[in-house]
Amino acid sequence: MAEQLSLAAVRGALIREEDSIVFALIERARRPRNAPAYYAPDAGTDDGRSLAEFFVREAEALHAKTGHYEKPEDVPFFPQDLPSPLFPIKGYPKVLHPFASSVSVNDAIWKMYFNELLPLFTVDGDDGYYAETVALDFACLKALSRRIHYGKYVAEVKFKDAPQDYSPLIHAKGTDALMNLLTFKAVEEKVKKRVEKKARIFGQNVTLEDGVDKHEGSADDSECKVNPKVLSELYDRWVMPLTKDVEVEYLLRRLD
Ligand SMILES: O=C(O)C(=O)C[C@]1(C(=O)O)C=C[C@@H](O)C=C1
Repeated sequence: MAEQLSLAAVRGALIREEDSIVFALIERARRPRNAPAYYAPDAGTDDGRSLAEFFVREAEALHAKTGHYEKPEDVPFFPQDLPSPLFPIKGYPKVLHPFASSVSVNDAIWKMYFNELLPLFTVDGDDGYYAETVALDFACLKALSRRIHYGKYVAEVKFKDAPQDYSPLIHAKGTDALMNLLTFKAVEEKVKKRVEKKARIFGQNVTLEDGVDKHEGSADDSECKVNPKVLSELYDRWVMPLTKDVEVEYLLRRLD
């Protein structure tokens, strides 16, 4: 993201992220809930962290060494003490306010994912594949976080397109007024319909048997790998509201 910053381009990037989120959820849904991966163990890691937390911390440290988390949309869940990149990294055009890098709603994403979302799209059960499970969780968390933190770019474009509308609200710290100004209900309805449709298309079983194939998008919801309604609910209740929180948080500091 960055070069040609326009609302259409940023919305295009958000649409592409939907694919990553739908696929990540479909992959995680292959495994049952596997609750022991989320308990703080009595033994094991010495600081009482669950396997899931341990995995994300270690994975983020590795990713940081390879140069990840340099861009404002890539936000670590555990930013404390992340190692520096070990290889040369290419700079990227800085189109956002420098404050952008410190805007993070990852704590809310973490709680939402483990407490609310997981039970909606995984079946109860324990197959013992904990290591695979937490790697799949990490993929889901990363895709959700990146999509939501793209809100920084959305906010920048909206500000640049209408500074005369945004500036007085920013000066007045009008959080609710900013939220109203940046909200487009009609766009949100389309987003929800599209992610539901993607879950229906990406999550159907594809066969080559005559007469068995359904036209794309027409699979029954019960046959889909993730219930398509879960995707529209995820976006309605969490992804879009958190994206808007990112937008507001960014805008409040835009004129500093
Ligand atoms: O497309 C926008 O204008 C956005 O701000 C993004 C988004 C979203 O999260 O998808 C959030 C708020 C708007 O009401 C519509 C959509």
